[in-house]
Amino acid sequence: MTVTREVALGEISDIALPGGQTLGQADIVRALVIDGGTIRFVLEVASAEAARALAPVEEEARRRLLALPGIEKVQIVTTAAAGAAPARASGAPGGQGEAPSLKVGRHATPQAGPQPIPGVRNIIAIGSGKGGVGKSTVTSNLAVALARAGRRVGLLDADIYGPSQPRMMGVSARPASPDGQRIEPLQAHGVTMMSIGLMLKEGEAVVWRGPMLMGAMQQLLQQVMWGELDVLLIDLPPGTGDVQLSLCQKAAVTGAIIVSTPQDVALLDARRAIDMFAKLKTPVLGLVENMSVYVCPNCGHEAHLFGQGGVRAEAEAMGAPLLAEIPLQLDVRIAADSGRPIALEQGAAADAYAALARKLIERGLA
Ligand SMILES: Nc1ncnc2c1ncn2[C@@H]1O[C@H](COP(=O)(O)OP(=O)(O)OP(=O)(O)O)[C@@H](O)[C@H]1O
Repeated sequence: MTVTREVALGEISDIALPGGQTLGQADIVRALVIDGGTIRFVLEVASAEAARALAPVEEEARRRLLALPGIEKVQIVTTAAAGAAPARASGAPGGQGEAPSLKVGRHATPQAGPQPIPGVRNIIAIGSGKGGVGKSTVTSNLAVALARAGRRVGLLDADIYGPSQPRMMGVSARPASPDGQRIEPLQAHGVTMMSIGLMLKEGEAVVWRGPMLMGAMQQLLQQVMWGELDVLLIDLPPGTGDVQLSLCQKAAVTGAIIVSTPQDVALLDARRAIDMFAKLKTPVLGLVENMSVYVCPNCGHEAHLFGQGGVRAEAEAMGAPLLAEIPLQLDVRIAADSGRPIALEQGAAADAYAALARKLIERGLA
């Protein structure tokens, strides 16, 4: 049996709540998603107190869902509505100074449309249709390549479902907040950076629904002391979801870069991402083909593991430039895992990133 959303919801809907209703009757389950063997959802309640009273309900829901075939993990976040921070999803940032009041998952405050970030000249969103195509790797390397070219670069890791920039950039410190309001970003390899992952406790999984994502994005854009930057790169989650929507509604995004492998399935998803940015009236600045060609380190033989020419053809079809072709190399992965992006070194991948950085600088985008 495949576990669908409906099956999962049906499984938990008759769990009794403290007030006498069932989970289904109270209609408090939000954003239930099934991602492989993981089920995630939000329980939305009126107050932190009500959230605490739901602990046995969560336990029962988890027990029932884990009994479903193929389900290995259940992540439940209980949130208090009406502007309150999530009852059990908020991070407790430390570092020096007072803890920042950036309560991740806070609702957005009203604002009049996309806002510039003071001191930041360009905002470039890096997106992909599909996960795992190397979007975060491309973002960290591009940031480093731009910094090497003398630009003032910021990197915001907004991949709320899998923030990987702290690992890729080799930082783990919690950001400080001298006044308890604004947040001091971190510095790594000449890049000013902030990650939603640095605001969460290690290993903590968070599920947010639309309004909370909006709030979190708004805070990361406006409460972090980005300073004077030529460009702020934003590492988006894969796909076409609420973060992309929030970002383009909250910030005056200069444009988006879409990362794809040459493989058909990744390209199909990339097309969806391109359509989404078009709908959000955010210009697509170009495409980056990642994992383009594999060069055997022993014999020099070139192999196109994920196909050839696909991203170039797609870029031509949509009239957007193909900005870079990044080779598939073991040392790209090793460098990413070690916290020192390959763009800091010499070689084919570093050259490709330096050329990409130059293109953006020449176009006045960074
Ligand atoms: N050009 C490359 N050569 C070798 N390995 C690569 C290359 N690009 C990315 N990788 C590796 O592929 C894996 C996935 O990359 P990455 O996390 O950047 O993808 P992503 O698109 O950001 O994924 P997601 O958004 O789903 O987290 C990582 O282990 C990374 O080191």
